[in-house]
Order: sequence, then structure tokens, then C-alpha cells
Amino acid sequence: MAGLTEDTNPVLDIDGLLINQEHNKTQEENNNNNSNSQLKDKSAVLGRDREENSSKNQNQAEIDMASIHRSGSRPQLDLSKAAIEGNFEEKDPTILLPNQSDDISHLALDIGGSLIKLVYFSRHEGQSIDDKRKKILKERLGISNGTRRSYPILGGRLHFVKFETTKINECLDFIYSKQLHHGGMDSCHWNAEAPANENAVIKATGGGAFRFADLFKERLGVSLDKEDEMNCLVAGANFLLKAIRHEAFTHMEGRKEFVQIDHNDLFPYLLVNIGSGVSMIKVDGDGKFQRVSGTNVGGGTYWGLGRLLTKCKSFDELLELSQRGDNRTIDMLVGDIYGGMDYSKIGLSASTIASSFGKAISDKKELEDYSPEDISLSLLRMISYNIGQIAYLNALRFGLKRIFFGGFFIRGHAYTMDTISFAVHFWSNGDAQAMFLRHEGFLGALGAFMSYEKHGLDDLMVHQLVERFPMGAPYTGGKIHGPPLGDLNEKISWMEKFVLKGTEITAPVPMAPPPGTTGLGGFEVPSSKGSTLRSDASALNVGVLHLVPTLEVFPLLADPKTYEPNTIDLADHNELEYWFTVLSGHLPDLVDKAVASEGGTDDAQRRGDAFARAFSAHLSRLIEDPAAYGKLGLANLLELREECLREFQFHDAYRSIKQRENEASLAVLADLFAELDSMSEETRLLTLIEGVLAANIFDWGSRACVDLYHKGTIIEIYRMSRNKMQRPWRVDDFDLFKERMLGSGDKKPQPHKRALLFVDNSGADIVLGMLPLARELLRRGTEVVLVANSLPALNDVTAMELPDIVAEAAKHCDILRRAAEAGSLLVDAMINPSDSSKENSSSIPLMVVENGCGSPCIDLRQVSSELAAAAKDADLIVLEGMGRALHTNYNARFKCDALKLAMVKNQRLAEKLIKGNIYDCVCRYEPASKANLL
Ligand SMILES: CC(C)(COP(=O)(O)O)[C@@H](O)C(=O)NCCC(=O)O
Ligand SMILES: [Mn+2]
Repeated sequence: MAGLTEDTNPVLDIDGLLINQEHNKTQEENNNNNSNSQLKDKSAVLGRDREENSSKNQNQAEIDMASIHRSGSRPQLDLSKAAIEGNFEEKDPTILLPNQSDDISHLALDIGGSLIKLVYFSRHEGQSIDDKRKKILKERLGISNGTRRSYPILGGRLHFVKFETTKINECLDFIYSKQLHHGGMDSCHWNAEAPANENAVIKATGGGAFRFADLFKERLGVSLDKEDEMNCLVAGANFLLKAIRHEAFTHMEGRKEFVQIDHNDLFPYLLVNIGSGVSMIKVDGDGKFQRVSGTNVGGGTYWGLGRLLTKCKSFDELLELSQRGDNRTIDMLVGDIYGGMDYSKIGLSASTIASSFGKAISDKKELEDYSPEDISLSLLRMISYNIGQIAYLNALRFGLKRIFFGGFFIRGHAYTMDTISFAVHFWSNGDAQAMFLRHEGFLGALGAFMSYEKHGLDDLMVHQLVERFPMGAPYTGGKIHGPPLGDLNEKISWMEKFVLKGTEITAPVPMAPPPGTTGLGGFEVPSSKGSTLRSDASALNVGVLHLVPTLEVFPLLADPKTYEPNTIDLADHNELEYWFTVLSGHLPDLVDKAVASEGGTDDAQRRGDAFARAFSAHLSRLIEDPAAYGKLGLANLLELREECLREFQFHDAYRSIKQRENEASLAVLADLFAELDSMSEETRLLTLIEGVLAANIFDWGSRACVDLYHKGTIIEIYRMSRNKMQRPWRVDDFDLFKERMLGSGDKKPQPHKRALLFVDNSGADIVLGMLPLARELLRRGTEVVLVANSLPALNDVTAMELPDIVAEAAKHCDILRRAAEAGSLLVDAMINPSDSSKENSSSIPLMVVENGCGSPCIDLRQVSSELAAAAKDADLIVLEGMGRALHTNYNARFKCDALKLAMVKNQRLAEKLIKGNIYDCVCRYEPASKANLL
């Protein structure tokens, strides 16, 4: 058979289906080899009753089977009873694998001398509700029904875990208890009795892949398929740099600064891997690299010499010592040679190291006379500077703009990174910068994972990945994993057990002082040396990577490349401290609401307490190192809180509050409509915008507003808020908006074709604010798309809840009723999707779409495919509320007209953003700029 080689695995027989287990077979080869009967028994694939189908269709099936065929070195697909779904004439038919669990799980390992790194994939627990409304909507928006084959990869999660190599048994237990060695298992319902697959193979790299191969076979019954380490490092680095937005960062004087890498302009770069020795690899593309240099003076040298000279017991201990050292006692400095003076003529300061360990020649001292701390520091600087210098010279040699450092030697150690950065800066005269990677410890394991065929990861784009930090992140983040936590109960117990440890961590740790200058080219002591920064890898927390193939970049962003969702820069230390204090202050109240939403049971209380602990721990970790989870904005913090609630199974803490407010507001809606209908067009438009701003006061995420709610009923507060509406608002573009809507003089402008209304809170906000505005737009012939959260966040209305609210509102208004009926929002009046799409596909007056998120803010780089599809024809967007229009997107520019409406319900934000006061309002209107329309 063409292309078969010696190491080709034996042919596998699954339920009568013979598949060649050839490695590395390309799609093209597979296609060409169809005639070579890769699928010896087609009937098993096509179903016996379909044998009479044309050979053309059989060939198609073969191609498809070949494309989903996976090599023997990965978990096997269960192809039994496989059948083609739907039309045989289709170019790309779906093949159903009824016996294949969705939870295809893959594991790859990097077994190093000191650490074992695991990367494993698990399937998402399906939670998408595909109701009738959604089905109709998808059909009308022309979104395919999301068969798995429309996406290159299944949705799922990538987990990153590490163990000490000396504790390999813990690692094996972990793999066993999660059944990661059985491919194709269902992570929730694995069957411990299931016999291990005889041929199961796990990809592994690192020296331990050889050393521990027998142990893996013996304990887990799996073989380790060894992958080349250098290949893996490069594949891992390429994936991370292309797929993760804030993967790379610089580290100067104790400060991490994330660097956004344009993935179209990534290559070539220099990858410097500092293990025991050092490899310098020029990377030109995927799988294209060359080891161009290296040095034998590396991590092993530091540890080896350090051990001999200081009697240290571990690498970490040696690093720890360096933090308290003073290398001037042992290094010969320029000042030592020049009588304390700089050698300024050639740009060397007195503090520059002229000769590492050089003082030891002239001193009449013995080894014991030097402190281990000073020795360790001198050694660390000697080696780091040397590596930095060689790296820079190699970058220069090949004209490479970027140098990324990784490897066991760095392991998130702030001082090491500073030292290397300093060296690169020094030797390049500031032209080059050293960069580091957040997942640096996992490059090899990730690369090994990538070496499985057709995992689909290569096709993933930045916007399809969401990194989440689960409850344990502040404790275990970059550290070694213990046994896996099973159910929620175990998680809570774990949280309770860690209360003591938690107090250690939750006590706010002072931030590193503002950076000082290191002086003229001198090798001064970088400022990250000190007690505020840890010596271990916990400085680099790595979350779980959620792969969500359905996410898209919002197509109306004027410039997605420069778009930054967050308005407030939390890199400003005062801001950071303020928002952390605010969020900590909210916790007791939030826990009360959450517990009440679950019936106030003992179990709910226990979960509530665990949630508070977990979230406090996140906050403390981030106060200690704001860059610990990547680039941090206020939106991330607010989302983290919601995710943390969900983790403890609080799915909608404000459920009853939302219901109460909806009912109260719906009760007065008819009166409001009547009032509006009696007004002139101009007064009505102003009243509508006032209404949106006034009703935005119902915000259970704002301390001030919650205090206010004790002072009156919902309607009383709403009236009070309306009565206080006085123009000009603090930001007031109403006249401009009015002109676009109503024109000036006799000129009647064209109404907008489609408006996307990003709605905010439940109750008055949606019912008395945004729905009346939607009604006005509908009246003017504009299609309206109500965009709401996919998951609950505070008292925000969700896309699931909206149709019912619209249906209730429609009882009071013909415009809404007709639009809602035609938009299939009224369940009773729902039109058969096929009829409706035929008849009325060109215009859908009113739709509800989910935005893809579960946070009070919105990052428009990652929205639902539904929203992206609805946005294609939109020429107006209205962003409402503090979260969506101020905390995020205040500075966002769009290809279409944009109206940003919010009441500022926080004094500090009001001062900072609009130089105003709490309860001031923002009505910002930005027409699509001509340039954007091109
Ligand atoms: C969480 C929020 C963004 C929600 O505001 P919304 O988008 O609902 O207008 C806002 O309530 C907020 O920023 N709260 C924290 C600040 C405070 O308590 O003052
Ligand atoms: Mn809100």
C-alpha cells in the first residue's frame, strides 16, 4: 500500500470496519488512496440499506471517513454504526457516529527533570438551549444549525496541570482518576470498569517520556509516544502566540507589560529555551525552525554551581537566597576599578559588573566568608546576563525583532526575568526587548498535544478562546496540583480547608514600589528583587482555556485590531485599589442575595460562604499581582465574579428581584405608552431617551443605588429619577441624534434599516426604558434587534427572559405585538419557521439575540455568532448601561451610527470619566464616520 512505512501501526478492526492506522497521512494522500480500500467494508460506514448508492457517494464517504480518521497514537473514534446523515448528494455530508461519546479527551505530557506538565482536553458540558425561537432565528439569520462539522474543533476546554517529577505517582493517580488515558471517555460518566484500550497511546515529550515509559505501561496500560522536544516547544509557542491575546509580556523593573502580537506578523522570532543548557531557536513558521545557537551555561550551571557553593538543597531555595543577596560583595564592578567613578566615556556606570566573581581574586577571603545569598545573586546575574547577551547577539545576527524566553530556568521568577530583560536592553542599547510567555512552563506539553493529528487547534482564532480562572487558581495557579477535586461538595470542603491558608493569601500584600531608574547602563539590582514578589511559578497563573468555536468578532467594530473594551486602566494602582475595595464591599450583600435565590438552605449558605472565600482569594491574588491572570480590566473582574458564582452553582442570584421589578414596571407600561403617544415626535424622542437614562438607575451592582432602593417603591424611584432628568446631560449629543432621526427643517432623513439595542437591566430599565425606544424605532420602520446576555449577570435581563417580557409588553401595544409576532417572539403566535423564512426573510421587524456573554460588560471581540449575523445589516447600535457603554466600549468606534446611553451610578467613575457627579447621564452619539464606511 502506498506510503506504508515500517512503523505503521497494525490495521485496526472496529466493528467490521478496517482502517489503516498510518501516521502522518495527509488529506491528499488519503484522497488518492481511496482506491486502495482504506475502508475495506464501506457498508459499515454507509449502513447496509444504503449499499445501493452510487460509487460517487461511497467515495465521498471514504474521503470523509479519512478526514476524521485519527492516527493510532490518539484516542480512537468509535465508528461502529456510523452512517451518513441527510442528503447523500451533499458535498460535505455529516457522518453520524452514534456510539462515539462527545467527550473525546486527549492528554499530552512533558516529563521534565523536575516537573511533569500535563495538557488535557475535555468537552464542554452542553448547556446551549436550542429552543424554537432560536431555531427560527438561526434560520432567518442564515446561520447553519451548527453541526459539529461546521467548526474545525469541538468546543471544549484545555486544562494545564503540573506535578513534581518526584511525585510521579500522584500524577499517575490524577490521570487514572480522571481517566485521561482512555480516549473517548465521557469525563462526567467514565466507567471505571471499562477495560483499558490495549493500544492506548499518549503523546509525551521530555526526558521522562523515555525514563517513565515502563511505569506508564505498567500502571495505566498506555504507551508513551515520544515527540521531539524542540518540535514541541516550537509548536507550543506558535500556538500560544497566535491564539492567546495576552500571552507575551515584557518584564522590566518588576512590572509586567503585556504585548499584543499581530499573529500575521509573528515570524521570524528567536525562541530561547533555558533548561539545564540553553537552546536558541530561530522560528520561521509552523514546523519551520532551526536551532541556531545555544550555550552550555544555563539553568543546570546555576543550580550545579550554586549547590556546590552554597550547599542549597533545591533550585527554589537557591533562587530564594538570591533575593536577599548583594552581589557587590563578590562581583568586581567598574567602580571598583575606577575608584568609585563611572567610566562614562564608554557608557559604563560605576555599578556595572566588570567581572562576575572578580572580587574574589583580590579579597583574602575563603568561600565561607561570602554569604550564600550574595553568591547566589552573583551567579544568577552572571548566567542571566550571559544568556541575555548571547540571545541578543543571535537576534542581531539573523535580524530578528523579537526574542521570547522560556524554559525551566525562568519559571515565572520575577528577578530572573528582570535580569534577562536588563541584559537584552543593555546590550541592544534599548533596541530589543526580552519577552516571556504566560504558559511558558507548558510549551512542551502543549506542543506534544498539538502533535496529535486533526485536533483542530491550529484553526482556532484568538476570539474563539476564553481563559477562565477557576476557584483554585489563586492557590494552585502555577503550582503543583494535588488530587483532582470531584464534585461541588469536594470543592467546597477544599475551600473550607483552605480558610487558614486563605487568610495568609487574602491579607493584601503591598504592591511593588513604583519603578525607579537603574541608572546609566549599569547592572544595578533590578527592583523586583524583594519580598513582594514570589520566587516560585505562582507569579504566572494559568487558567483553563475554553475553546468556543462559535464566538466571533463583532463585525461592526471600526478597527478590531486597536479595539480595547476596558475604559478604565487598572494598571493605575489607585484605580485598582479602589475597584478592589468596591468589589470586596459588595460581597456580603451579594452572598445574601445568592443564598436567598437558592432558597436560603444550609447547603446554599455553605456554597455562598465558599463563593465569598473563593472570590476574595481571586481579589487578593490580583491585588498582589494584577497581571497574574493576564491583562486585567474592570470588565474581567466583574465577569470573574459572575463565573465564580456559577462555579458554586448560583445560576441567577437576582432571579426574584428581576421578576418583581418586571411585574411592577409592566403594570404601568400602558400608561407610559399612552403618555408617549400624546406627544409630538420631537418631544417623544427626548422623553424616550430621558426614559432610558432614568430607568438605568435600577442597578443592583451599584452600592449607591442599592442604598437608594430602601427609600421608595420601584415606581416612586423611577418617577424621582425621571423628574431629575435635566438637559444638558453631562455628555449630551441628543441634538445630533435627533437630527439624524428626525432631520432638520423639511429634510426627512431615511430611517435606520436595522438597530441593535444592547439592553441592560431587568425591570424598569428594559420595560420602561429600552422597550419604548424599540417601539419608536419600529414605528419608524427600523428593524430592531434586542441584544441581551446569554447568561445572567447581576440584574441584567437575559435573552431567554426577553421574549416573555416582550410578549407581556405587546399586550399593551399593537406596534410591539405585530413586530413580535412577525419576529416569532410570541410563542403562541409562532409561525412555522419554514413558512416564515420563505415569506418574510427580507425583513424581521423584531428579534431577540443573545450576545454570547454572562457579564455586566461586553467585550465585542468575542460575541455570539447569532449577534454577529444580526449585525451584518445593522446601521445603528445603541449600547445601554454603565457596564456596556461606560466601563466597556465608551471609547469604541463603530462602522455604523452608535448611541451610548447610561446613568453613572458611581461617584468616582463620574468624576474620572465625565468630570461630573453620581447620577449624571451620558448620551453620546457618534455617527458612522465616512472613512469607516469605505
Ligand atoms: C456592575 C455595574 C457595571 C452595572 O451597571 P449597569 O451596566 O447595569 O448600568 C455597575 O453597577 C458598577 O459599576 N458597580 C460597581 C460600582 C459601585 O458599586 O458603585
Ligand atoms: Mn446591568
